[in-house]
Amino acid sequence: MKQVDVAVGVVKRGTQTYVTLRSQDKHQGGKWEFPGGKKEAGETTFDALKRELAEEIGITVKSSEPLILIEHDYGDKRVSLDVHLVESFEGEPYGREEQQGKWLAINALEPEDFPAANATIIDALHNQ
Ligand SMILES: Nc1nc2c([nH]c(=O)n2[C@@H]2O[C@H](COP(=O)(O)OP(=O)(O)OP(=O)(O)O)[C@@H](O)[C@H]2O)c(=O)[nH]1
Ligand SMILES: [Mg+2]
Repeated sequence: MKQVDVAVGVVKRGTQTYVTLRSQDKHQGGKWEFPGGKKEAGETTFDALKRELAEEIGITVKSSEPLILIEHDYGDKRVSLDVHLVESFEGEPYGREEQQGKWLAINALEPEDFPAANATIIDALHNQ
């Protein structure tokens, strides 16, 4: 089965986080997500996070801290999500690939709006 290593960024400002809508044609399309993407060969999670958040939401990540590592099996695909908190960044996030994006209150995140693996991320954020 397909197995992918993914760097995921919870971009945080105060009590809010920036989420984007996955396009319909992608794996888990139509769900909201934290920006991020697949690690390339030889990349650290931080390298991948910097590259993906620049590509997807146009920000420059200055530093990040690990939040949680999640292994999830979707049946058609297995993902390993290395989730980092990003509180230090430059620029104002926007959907640079034409995708919708918005700031949401962390305490109002609804797991059912996100891919199944994200329930654990949302729990971790609520228990911080
Ligand atoms: N970015 C991101 N991916 C997630 C989250 N939760 C989750 O299960 N995933 C899964 O992680 C996998 C890889 O993420 P991705 O599709 O963003 O990777 P990418 O940006 O490199 O995609 P691309 O190859 O379509 O450009 C997908 O199968 C996606 O469903 C999340 O919160 N954010
Ligand atoms: Mg992505």
